[in-house]
Amino acid sequence: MKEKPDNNQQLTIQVEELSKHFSHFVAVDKITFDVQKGEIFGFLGANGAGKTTAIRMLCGLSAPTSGKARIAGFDVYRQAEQIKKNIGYMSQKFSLYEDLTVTENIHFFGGIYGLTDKQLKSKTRQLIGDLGLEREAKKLVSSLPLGWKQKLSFSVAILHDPQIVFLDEPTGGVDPVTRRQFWNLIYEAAERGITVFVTTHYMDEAEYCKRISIMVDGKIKALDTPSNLKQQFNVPDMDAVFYQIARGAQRGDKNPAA
Ligand SMILES: Nc1ncnc2c1ncn2[C@@H]1O[C@H](COP(=O)(O)OP(=O)(O)OP(=O)(O)O)[C@@H](O)[C@H]1O
Repeated sequence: MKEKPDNNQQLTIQVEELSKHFSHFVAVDKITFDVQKGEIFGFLGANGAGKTTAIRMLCGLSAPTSGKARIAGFDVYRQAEQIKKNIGYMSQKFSLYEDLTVTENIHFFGGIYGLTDKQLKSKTRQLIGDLGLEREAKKLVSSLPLGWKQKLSFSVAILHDPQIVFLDEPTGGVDPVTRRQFWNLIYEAAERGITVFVTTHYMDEAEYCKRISIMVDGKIKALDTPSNLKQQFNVPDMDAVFYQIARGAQRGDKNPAA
């Protein structure tokens, strides 16, 4: 029998006391949070805090040691395959093929996602038009500037209209203007109802999120809107909030935002 997602449609991510141990080392320590449909949720933390380990569990790539999580309504222990079909994923090392053209990349990933030829054709036309890549459509991805590769990579990650897209440091290495343009794409996706779960080391980007959590040494130490956090810590910006929370971190290097 096909497993059905649960009825709580508005919460696309539900996490309760989720943990991951590697032998005796507790990489993720009983994290609890929910994310609403269409919300942009920032998942921050110092180096080694446990963000990637947590994301791998949420994407159905790694079984938790304990706790509960439902992603797009599916259980992380029993329904990992359904989770993978209902999410998109983009990391800093985006998965585009450098030796294929822009169009070939879109066709390749669309094929993996199971789009029909008709869907592929219209999606390709729409995506290239939206990104203004008409003149680059037949060029190899290797010839594109980094910022364009990131935008293309994001668009490909949501080609199949997933319920949630996970972005693991998606804007590393690009200038603030290009990052701002990238965030316009994120806002558009969220407006279409896609939940955006994003990790970043850039504190200006933390301000763009509706809510953020800050993880330290495997635990979530703060979770709220950027403005509430600034008020709570009585500081002018997210840099200062992050520093206050992460300065006592035992893992990673001594500069928490590095
Ligand atoms: N497979 C593993 N075996 C043992 N320890 C691991 C494993 N994967 C991660 N860790 C440890 O778990 C901790 C959390 O790592 P993780 O990569 O999740 O952190 P992160 O917050 O994503 O950090 P960064 O921002 O540096 O990528 C680190 O101390 C790391 O060394």
